[in-house]
Amino acid sequence: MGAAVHSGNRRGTKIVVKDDAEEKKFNNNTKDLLDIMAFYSRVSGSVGVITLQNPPVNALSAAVRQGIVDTMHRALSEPEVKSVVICGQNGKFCGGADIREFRANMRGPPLVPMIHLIEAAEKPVVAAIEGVALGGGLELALGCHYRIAHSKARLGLPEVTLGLLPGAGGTQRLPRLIGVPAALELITTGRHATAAEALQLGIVDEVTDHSAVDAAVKFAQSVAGKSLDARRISTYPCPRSPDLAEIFEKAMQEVRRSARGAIAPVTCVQAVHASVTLPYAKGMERERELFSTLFTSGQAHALQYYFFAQRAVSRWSTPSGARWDTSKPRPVHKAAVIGLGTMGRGITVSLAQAGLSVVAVETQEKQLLEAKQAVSGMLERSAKRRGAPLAHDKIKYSCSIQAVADVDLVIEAVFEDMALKKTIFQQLSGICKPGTFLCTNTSGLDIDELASQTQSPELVVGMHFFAPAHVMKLLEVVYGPRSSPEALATAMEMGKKMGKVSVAVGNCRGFVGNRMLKPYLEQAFFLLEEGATPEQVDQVLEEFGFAMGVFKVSDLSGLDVGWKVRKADGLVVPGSTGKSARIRGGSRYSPLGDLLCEQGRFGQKTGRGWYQYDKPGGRVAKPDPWLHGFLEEYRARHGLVARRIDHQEMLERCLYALINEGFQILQDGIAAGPEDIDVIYVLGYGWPRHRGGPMFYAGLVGLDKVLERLEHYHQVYPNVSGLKPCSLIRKLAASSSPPIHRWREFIQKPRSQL
Ligand SMILES: CCCCCC/C=C/CC(=O)SCCNC(=O)CCNC(=O)[C@H](O)C(C)(C)COP(=O)(O)OP(=O)(O)OC[C@H]1O[C@@H](n2cnc3c(N)ncnc32)[C@H](O)[C@@H]1OP(=O)(O)O
Repeated sequence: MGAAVHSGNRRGTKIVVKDDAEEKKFNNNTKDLLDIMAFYSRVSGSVGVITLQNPPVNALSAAVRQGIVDTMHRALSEPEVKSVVICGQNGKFCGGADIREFRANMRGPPLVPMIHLIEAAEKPVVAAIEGVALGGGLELALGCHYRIAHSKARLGLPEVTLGLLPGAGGTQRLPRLIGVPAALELITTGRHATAAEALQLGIVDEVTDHSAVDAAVKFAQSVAGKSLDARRISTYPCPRSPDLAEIFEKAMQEVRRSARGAIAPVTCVQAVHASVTLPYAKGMERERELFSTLFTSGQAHALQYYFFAQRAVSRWSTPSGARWDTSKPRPVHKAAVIGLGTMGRGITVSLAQAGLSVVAVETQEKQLLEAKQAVSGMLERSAKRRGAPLAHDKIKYSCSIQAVADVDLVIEAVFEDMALKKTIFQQLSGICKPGTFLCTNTSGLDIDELASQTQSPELVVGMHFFAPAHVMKLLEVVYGPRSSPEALATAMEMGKKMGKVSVAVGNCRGFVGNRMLKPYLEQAFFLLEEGATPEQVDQVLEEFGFAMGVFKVSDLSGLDVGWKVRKADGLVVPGSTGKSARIRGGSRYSPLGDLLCEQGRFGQKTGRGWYQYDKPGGRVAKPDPWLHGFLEEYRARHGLVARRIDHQEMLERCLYALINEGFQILQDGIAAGPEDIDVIYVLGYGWPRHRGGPMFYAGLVGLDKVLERLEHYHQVYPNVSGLKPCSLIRKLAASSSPPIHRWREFIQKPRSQL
């Protein structure tokens, strides 16, 4: 590197021309570095290098944008500089606009003119893309005249996942560069492309396995002085082809089908359409217009909240003060799965794919063989889909529970039967080497009761997977009152290794997800009693954005699952008549689910449930006249008069009962914060992401409004405890409904022994 001159300014920019020795001295001066957002250096005398510096992902904050503008002017004004390279520190080009700034007053130079400044430059500007170039980061790179990427880099325009569109020229430049179909696909899905794909599509000019910055500097030297006329993407003609109308129509149909009410994907298609119908400058105006509509929408707010919520849940804490940053996970190399039904098989696949050695145990030879075949098939399909190596050899199958003696962690995944699980935990406690973590995949049974069967209750935690376990991203990690912080930290870390989003929750019936499901389901049943059909309730929930309505989900997961639990709880009273048939423990109870099970209607698997299917195992739900007749007869038998229930009431009763339970869970300290609940509902229960999660949604609707409706419904149905507003929502509403990030301040800390 060349000779050094340091100079700085007060706006978050450091402009430096330096040599290697000086660089070392300079880098040691961390205080000096703190306010540097774009670092300027000159390499080999003639290449100006601008390095974005905003850890962890070099997001384009106001200071970074200011830094880029300042350093670009500097590079353009220095006669010795013949070309420019833009890169990011720590091997990351740029993660896009700083999402945290979206909810604050936007300051600093706007992105669009900044990118225009780069594109209009008379000296070639080369983007050196390492790590990621996402969102505004890729838009910045598209403003450069050349792009060199490292082979491991990922590029994309994920704005749609934040409820936005690429608003810094992405919707106008990308189609001009790579054509409409490819641009539409990338922009409407927000997916990341690999460097190899980006090269194939024409997004980047070169891919290197070595330093992209070194390659870019070399490249910049080679193009110095060359004409840039053909390198400014905004000057490329509007993309044209005879089938464009059809392409847009198909794209619009596809996003409408899959978006489930999300507006950003639809708006993205409209913005790309402008690149075809309008000249660049007008297209940019249209992009800005559409961007502004999205930017202020509740959906964008919800999706951006969710982005941070999903990251916040890894910073777990428990009521007793155990925390993610003070609890160390123990390494796990070998794990075991007990019980190879649907859940056990999925868990085995997840563990093997995470690189662990797995002992998979099933009691009967026949079931073991069946499971082995199923797991092999799942591994093969998954390896093909992910382009990853097969993980067959990671798994050892055994009919003997003794085979788990030397593993570091066991996940029990047998039937939801407390007696059976207790026996297994007693056995495991005697068989496993000291220190083995004993985990259960129960979806709601008492972790503490299981822990009490073992000699080391501190090693017991719940790992509640969601079906299909090798696909679903959510893992509820359940700590009992005696689980050690180390056990919790290890299970959380294991989830991460398996590619899951792990959420730590306290021990209670149903934990967070299934506990909230109960009052929601209950309302759905009551609505049927009062005159609704399963189709009407499901339609309302699907219009809200759920992937499936509650009755379709019930048919899919099997009505018998809940029936068994209710039977174990003594709630099912076959043949009961009169008033008592619909009351349990003084509260309203609907036996509808039990009555269907008594008829052998278990849902999809039996071809009949709340809907009918063309055969057992059929997937397409059709309204069932038998069910409608059954409901009429049921209402008549119980003296219930069917009424027309409007959409609003159906939605409010189902959702607000669920939300109310969420507040109760916060109040009880079972979830540490609303983010935990929201992530569980989005990832595990099909809650529409663009509505942020149930707790965020409650805040968006207004806590006073939710409270008022709960009070109203509880007045109408005083014997439905799920509708009685819990004290936390009352407290929050009485405190002028603080924003969601302040709710924790209003939760009284419950005591825990953990
Ligand atoms: C009128 C015209 C106006 C024009 C406006 C132009 C608009 C442009 C829109 C955008 O650019 S929107 C942003 C687009 N970018 C993204 O969506 C990328 C988001 N980030 C990621 O996908 C990932 O973070 C990553 C970059 C792939 C890195 O993943 P990794 O797993 O390595 O780390 P994380 O845990 O996800 O993140 C680490 C840390 O960084 C925070 N963070 C990440 N990206 C951003 C960002 N763009 N802005 C602010 N903060 C970001 C993340 O939140 C983590 O911190 P936390 O404290 O743990 O939450």
